[in-house]
Amino acid sequence: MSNPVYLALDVPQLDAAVELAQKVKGHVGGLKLGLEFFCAHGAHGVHEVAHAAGLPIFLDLKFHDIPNTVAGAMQAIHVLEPAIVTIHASGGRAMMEDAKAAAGENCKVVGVTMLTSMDQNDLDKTGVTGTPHDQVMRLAELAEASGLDGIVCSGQEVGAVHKQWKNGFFVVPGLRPAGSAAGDQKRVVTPRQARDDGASVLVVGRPISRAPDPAQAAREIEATL
Ligand SMILES: O=c1ccn([C@@H]2O[C@H](COP(=O)(O)O)[C@@H](O)[C@H]2O)c(=O)[nH]1
Repeated sequence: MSNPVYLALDVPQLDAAVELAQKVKGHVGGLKLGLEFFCAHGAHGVHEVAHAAGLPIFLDLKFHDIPNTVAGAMQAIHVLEPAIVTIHASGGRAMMEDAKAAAGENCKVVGVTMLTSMDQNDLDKTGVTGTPHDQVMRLAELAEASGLDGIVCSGQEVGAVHKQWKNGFFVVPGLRPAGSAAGDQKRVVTPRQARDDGASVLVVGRPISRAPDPAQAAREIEATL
């Protein structure tokens, strides 16, 4: 089985990102490039990292706009050949359908449900009713009906979603090895728990990128799986 861990390369400098990608090569299954990286380095930066590491690239750009705009953005990133791209499931059915239709042939499109940095209190303040579990299940159902490949959710919900959507592709961030600092993440589980509950991709950032020896930290996480 291939390594399900994707390292989130949330570092501001391109040379630091390339160096980190090369360090963890062979110890993670892919690399996730998000808003911080893409806003700083754009398509050029994605090419540099992809070339340096030779690993699948997950573009976590979390598109959220009207259907026509999101479809155009999806087309614009074909050239980067991402393995996975995120959009916000709360953008609605038409947006998700058009995004999937515009995505590259080998690109999985997954819908972000409820950010792992939010808890019940944060959800209440957005005016959405119900629990985080309710919100994730609601948006997972909509994402599946819209033809997406899967969703992004926390490890606290992935088991329930997996029961409803058997062949879905589930990306789980907010992962912390036992004893590591949660930081801004609020719905946290261990990589092992998320994997056991049905996660397809385990997104890990700071526990690897900020470790004194990132390759060792990645190996230690893989050993727990
Ligand atoms: O709900 C979400 C969606 C995306 N993320 C992203 O995952 C990583 C997590 O990084 P850590 O350092 O391991 O906390 C980061 O790039 C987020 O943008 C998420 O955390 N939660």
